[in-house]
Amino acid sequence: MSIQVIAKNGTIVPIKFLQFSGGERHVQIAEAEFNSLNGNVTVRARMQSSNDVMDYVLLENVLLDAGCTIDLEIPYFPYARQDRVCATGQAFSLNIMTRLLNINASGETAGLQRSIKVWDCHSQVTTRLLRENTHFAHVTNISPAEIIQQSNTLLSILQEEKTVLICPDQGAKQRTKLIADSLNLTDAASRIIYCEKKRDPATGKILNAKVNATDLTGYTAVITDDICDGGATFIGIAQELRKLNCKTIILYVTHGIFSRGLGVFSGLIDQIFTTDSFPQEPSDLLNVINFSAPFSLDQGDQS
Ligand SMILES: O=P(O)(O)OC[C@H]1O[C@H](OP(=O)(O)OP(=O)(O)O)[C@H](O)[C@@H]1O
Repeated sequence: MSIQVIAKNGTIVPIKFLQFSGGERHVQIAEAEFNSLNGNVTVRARMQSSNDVMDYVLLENVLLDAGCTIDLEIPYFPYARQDRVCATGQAFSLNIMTRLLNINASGETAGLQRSIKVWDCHSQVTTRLLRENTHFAHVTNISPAEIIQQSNTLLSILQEEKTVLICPDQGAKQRTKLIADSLNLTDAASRIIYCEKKRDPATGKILNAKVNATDLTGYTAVITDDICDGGATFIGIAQELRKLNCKTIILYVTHGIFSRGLGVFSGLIDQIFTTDSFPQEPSDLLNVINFSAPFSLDQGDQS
């Protein structure tokens, strides 16, 4: 299920989501369950489609009607990548998405939206717009450093002497620095290698990827970023890292969309670490950090 509601007593509230033949979404909580709802509920919403977004706003309407206060967690925040109008004729999608999350907040219900938590959102525009456009009293972004702390395997790779951190593009600079600082290494700053990436905003195609290093013989390179979509960013960088003679190439992304599958990385990337913000198929290449615990049915760190 994409959306889970956890009641005050820790039980999962059964909810029916369905679609009418005209295409409309519909949410139903059984009367007895509805009547027993009170106090605070935690909602974890994995939003991977417009249906999920619609389901959430319908569900929120029901929960607020029951007088519940809401702590909402949206691991992958949809539309966060469209944090500006990238090219003429495109929408400011993130602005619209955050405003949609305020659609139920009027009068008394406005005070019932207690907190919203997202994981490693694409840029600070997400948290800024959530603060500006919604009534959620607390807005939190879980940092990738906090997530990485949950994987002992990745942590020990990152702390090895001959490991470098690869910052894939301008947008990832602050994120990479934060991860490096969290490792408590004396030479944190010198462990980061910066890349230059150019993407055509109209087509989304990567035009070039350049790694600012000359020789990485014997080194393990860990590329860190928020999202892997088709993987073009990381394929381009991994090809350059291979030319620089890297021993091992590892990719950490908080959100593994992997829209072109994992096969595209074969022979280029040795291991991938990601979270359970998207459902993942088991693969030898992949280590899933189950950051959703304790609410997910999967337990612990598989890496
Ligand atoms: O797997 P891929 O298809 O290569 O996509 C992944 C990249 O896309 C996102 O950045 P994006 O280029 O959208 O953002 P930016 O232009 O704001 O840096 C993300 O931060 C990754 O760097």
